[in-house]
Amino acid sequence: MNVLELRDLSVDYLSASGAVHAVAGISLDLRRGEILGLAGESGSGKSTLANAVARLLRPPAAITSGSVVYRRQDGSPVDVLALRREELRAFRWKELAVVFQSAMNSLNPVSTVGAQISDVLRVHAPSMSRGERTERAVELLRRVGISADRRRAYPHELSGGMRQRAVIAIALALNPEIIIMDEPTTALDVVVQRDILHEIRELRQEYGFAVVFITHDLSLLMEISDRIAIMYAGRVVETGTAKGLHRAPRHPYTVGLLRSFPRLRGPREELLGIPGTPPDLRALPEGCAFHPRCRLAVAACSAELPELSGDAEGEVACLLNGGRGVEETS
Ligand SMILES: Nc1ncnc2c1ncn2[C@@H]1O[C@H](COP(=O)(O)OP(=O)(O)OP(=O)(O)O)[C@@H](O)[C@H]1O
Repeated sequence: MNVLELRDLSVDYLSASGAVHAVAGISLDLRRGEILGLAGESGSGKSTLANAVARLLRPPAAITSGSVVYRRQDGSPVDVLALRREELRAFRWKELAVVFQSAMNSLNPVSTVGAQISDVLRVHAPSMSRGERTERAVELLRRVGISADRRRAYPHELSGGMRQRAVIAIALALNPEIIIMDEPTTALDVVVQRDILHEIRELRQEYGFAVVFITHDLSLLMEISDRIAIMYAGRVVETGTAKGLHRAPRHPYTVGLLRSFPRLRGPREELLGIPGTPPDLRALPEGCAFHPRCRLAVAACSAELPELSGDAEGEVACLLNGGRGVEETS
């Protein structure tokens, strides 16, 4: 069952030199309790998509089409884009929480981490007593690997990894159904980063929340995601299970991305990367936006925009690829 359904969602940044089509007609489902990885080069629209879903976009960004539907446990729909201010405040902590890249910036420097969790509970769960709030704060910090005595620590007294854990504890405070994590661990060293991500998987097992996890690092996503959506120039070009994408990527862009990053485990491979640069989002090329960089492109690719199609196992938006591996088509 889905917990979030995006349909034909588009976001533009309006500027004097024309509208930047950062998200261009994305339809995507988030299933209850899954970890969905969102990958794509810098500028492909990952953060814009996440911010649109969380209703955190600010001008000059504007949603120009589409819908975002959140499904409650009983399946009843909530039109996220129509939520009013007060409803949105409740929605953000209780149903959906966001963890951003910089833990330091999302923590209050003059308040202890324990107090910051208690604050969220005081505002959004007013029926809890002070004692219950402290108890819950200690429990949450413990769950993310911070000992009880550290609840009195200020953010600057904690290491980068601990700060990130504290931010995750705050996000978990009201037991949300969805957590959006936008490059939450990139500032951390690789070992700490992986530890935290594996803990998120465990926490997910326990609490049952779904995660949208954003990074440009596909090999990392493969490790922790159940499903992955690959974005290119504001569109989703492929979806699939982490295993499926790893074994048989279908979109030439996915193949390029997979070759662009060193694996976290196993032998190092040459970083082949993808030739060329992403297109100008103010003036996308005709047809498939990836065609100018695609070594497999044929004439039709510059004329026809491929639709994302497939089944529950995976979808791909490529004219050349009706389900076979890209390598087989070359
Ligand atoms: N305030 C803004 N005004 C104009 N264009 C913007 C603005 N913010 C983002 N963009 C553009 O929108 C596009 C998508 O940006 P976005 O940050 O969503 O991509 P991303 O995939 O999350 O990239 P990154 O991995 O670097 O965070 C980019 O081309 C970016 O330049």
